[in-house]
Amino acid sequence: MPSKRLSVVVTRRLPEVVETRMKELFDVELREDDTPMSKREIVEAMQRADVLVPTITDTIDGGMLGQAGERLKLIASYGAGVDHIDVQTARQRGILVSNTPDVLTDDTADMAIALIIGLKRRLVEGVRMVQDGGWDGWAPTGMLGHRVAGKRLGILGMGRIGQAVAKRARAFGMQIHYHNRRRLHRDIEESLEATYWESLDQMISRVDILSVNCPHTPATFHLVNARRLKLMKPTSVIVNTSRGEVIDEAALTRALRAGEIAGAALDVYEKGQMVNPRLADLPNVILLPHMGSATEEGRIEMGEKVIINIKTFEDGHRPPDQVVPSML
Ligand SMILES: NC(=O)c1ccc[n+]([C@@H]2O[C@H](COP(=O)([O-])OP(=O)(O)OC[C@H]3O[C@@H](n4cnc5c(N)ncnc54)[C@H](O)[C@@H]3O)[C@@H](O)[C@H]2O)c1
Ligand SMILES: O=C(O)[C@H](O)CO
Repeated sequence: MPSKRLSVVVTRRLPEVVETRMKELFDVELREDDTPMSKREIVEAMQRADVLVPTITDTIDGGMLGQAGERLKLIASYGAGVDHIDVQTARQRGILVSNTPDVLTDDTADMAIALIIGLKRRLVEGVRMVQDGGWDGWAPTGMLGHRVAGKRLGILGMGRIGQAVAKRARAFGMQIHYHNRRRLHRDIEESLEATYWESLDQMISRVDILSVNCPHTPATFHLVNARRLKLMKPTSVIVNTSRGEVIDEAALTRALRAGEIAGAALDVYEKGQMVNPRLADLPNVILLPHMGSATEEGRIEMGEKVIINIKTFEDGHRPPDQVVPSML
């Protein structure tokens, strides 16, 4: 008699090849349209499934986990960040949580570099000028930006993506500085020629570009706040491809409008897709719709990771990308 297959509920549409493979392997319930599930729908899914596959926009708080069914054993999230899940409560209730790191590292780091160069070389301003018919032709002093080579890049959160940003930035001639919860192993530090700053205040006041690459946790919430923004050089810029909550967005908006810093490029925002209109109308700002990991290859590989996590769990082992509270 064939063994009973795991029942899996997926909250959003995933790449077709991933959904097809899931249908072959599991007793899977796929979403028909691509609207996010309501809180109630997610709770109901957690009452009938062995495994829930949410994405990074599905909040799963302690109250919702308290209503999960006895059979829910794994939340195999599609995405690297896990700040939408109350991992501590899940653990207390014996529910494992996994994510999909590594496969989106290169894509997200590429986007951070694109944003750094885009800001320093005024790429989006230039595109807008041509599109709006405002370009009068080449001029010796027209559209001057700043060279990235030789600039000091400060990386806040030197994990997978932070290190991938550092490697790329080295190739563009930037000098690497970083602040991280833990200092890197000396070999890695040397290979990146990276300078470690135990004090974020000290690093932030010296760099020309700040790249935010740490996760959103209670400890990183508003790590870049009004006080720290005032420490930054007026010529410096900020790029955020991690989570909006790491930066106090209202303070950033004020700092940009007051000329305390020279620019910002954001892929992520404090309130999801609710982009502050006072940010959106600034010329020295690039705003993207959370697309750091948005490549066809990456999104398929993220799905493959979800499948591996579920399959490994089904085979009686811990999912390779299990997230535990001590990692956060
Ligand atoms: N924009 C996107 O599309 C996109 C794509 C992938 C990941 N992300 C975000 O990027 C984050 C980082 O991803 P990763 O794969 O590099 O994670 P990672 O765990 O490999 O690296 C995170 C680093 O941040 C450090 N850190 C944690 N708390 C800190 C603190 N309080 N102060 C200083 N450093 C701290 C950790 O020590 C670690 O080195 C994810 O959590 C996710 O939120 C965004
Ligand atoms: O955390 C993540 O995975 C990104 O924000 C989206 O891929």
